[in-house]
Amino acid sequence: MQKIEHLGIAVKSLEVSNPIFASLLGVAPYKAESVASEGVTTSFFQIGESKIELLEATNPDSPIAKFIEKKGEGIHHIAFAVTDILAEMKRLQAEGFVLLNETPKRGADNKIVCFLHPKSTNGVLVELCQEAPADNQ
Ligand SMILES: CC[C@H](C(=O)O)C(=O)SCCNC(=O)CCNC(=O)[C@H](O)C(C)(C)COP(=O)(O)OP(=O)(O)OC[C@H]1O[C@@H](n2cnc3c(N)ncnc32)[C@H](O)[C@@H]1OP(=O)(O)O
Ligand SMILES: [Co+2]
Repeated sequence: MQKIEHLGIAVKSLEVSNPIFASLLGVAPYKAESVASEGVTTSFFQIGESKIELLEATNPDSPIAKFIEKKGEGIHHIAFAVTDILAEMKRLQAEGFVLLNETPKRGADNKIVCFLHPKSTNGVLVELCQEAPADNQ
């Protein structure tokens, strides 16, 4: 793991939450991006080396919709930057962590990602992020 890449926060409405976080952080979001495969629209804030990712569900089956239904708005996941996601997935699987996807999948912000099941990480949803290879952008 290189560093914390972003903290994912589940929100009901980006329209409502973007101004709240812009005021809190003193910076405007630098990107809004939908990832249909995840049923989310994301909004990214850069603060120094770190990022905050706000996530709004785009359909009721979205993991974000289910999370908010169950737990309300709040911290949803922590994402770590990795240099070699395949090697990291292999290492973590060998260490007994539960991968939620067999192969890396498209994330937001030009990343390929893999998630670990919270049951294997003390209840924290973990996301691995690698910069997407040039031909995958
Ligand atoms: C990829 C775009 C973007 C990016 O950064 O690039 C994103 O970050 S997209 C983020 C949205 N996508 C995901 O979260 C994909 C991975 N998530 C999943 O596969 C599911 O949400 C899963 C497996 C974590 C939960 O699935 P589901 O909601 O169908 O099951 P349950 O509600 O029954 O939950 C099972 C169990 O896990 C606990 N849970 C659920 N979500 C979280 C969470 N975010 N953090 C911690 N724990 C979570 C839930 O409470 C259940 O526990 P239990 O003790 O059985 O109540
Ligand atoms: Co994320």
